[in-house]
Amino acid sequence: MDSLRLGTYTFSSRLILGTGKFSSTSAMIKAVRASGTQLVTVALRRFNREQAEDDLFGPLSEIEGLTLMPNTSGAATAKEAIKAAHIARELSGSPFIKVEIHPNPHHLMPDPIETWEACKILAAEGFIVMPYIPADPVLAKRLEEVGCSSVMPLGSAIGSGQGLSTAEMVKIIIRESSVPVIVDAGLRSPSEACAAMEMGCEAVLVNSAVAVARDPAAMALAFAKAVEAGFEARNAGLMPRSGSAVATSPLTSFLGATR
Ligand SMILES: CC(=O)[C@@H](O)[C@H](O)COP(=O)(O)O
Repeated sequence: MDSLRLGTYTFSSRLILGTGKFSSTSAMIKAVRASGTQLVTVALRRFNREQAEDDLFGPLSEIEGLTLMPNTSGAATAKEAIKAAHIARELSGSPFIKVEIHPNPHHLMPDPIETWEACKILAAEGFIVMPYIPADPVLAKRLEEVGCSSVMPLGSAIGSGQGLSTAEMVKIIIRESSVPVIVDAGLRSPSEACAAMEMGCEAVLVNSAVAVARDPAAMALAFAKAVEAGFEARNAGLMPRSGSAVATSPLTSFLGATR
């Protein structure tokens, strides 16, 4: 399987996991291990060496081959996101930053203007910038132009489990993009992750669907398999769609054989 390239890094897994909302740190760690993911996103406040029960950095750092991508969730402006990114790099040593700027806690939609502003500055500072964005092809292109390593359009609202409601816009982003397109947020089931990969996404980012599953580790593995299946199906070449039936065996030959 080809590798996912993000900045100077390559990953064989195309499933990125979020680490919030799990019932316990051990449930999260089991899910991360089961999924085989090599890249996880962690909220800045979970880098907390002083309070062991709140700290995810320590336990995640023990997993071999895992790269951490701190995120700026909680930031409502570019200024706050940039400050969070600087602290996160200091604490984690990771060059990755998931820029997540949502000023309204009721819908958590990303602010496109503040996101662009923050990404432009952070990319110039050498971060591997991964912005969480509305499914807007114009914004996606603008972010690519300022040096983002990927664009991460939402499938639907964070934590909503409404799936790929932005599919048609994501397809346009994929068609226009020269950087990896990663669907981030809103996925509920592995089949949706598979569909995103078949559509042309280079990876998917999932958190809630795994974290709130009855068995998070089993769900993480199911997502990993679905992502791989979708990627392999796309590479194998999906058949074209037809508006009408196309017989599998031509009926004329069948009638001919019975005479
Ligand atoms: C942790 C994280 O980054 C989430 O905010 C992300 O956007 C995933 O969304 P879901 O929880 O809907 O999968």
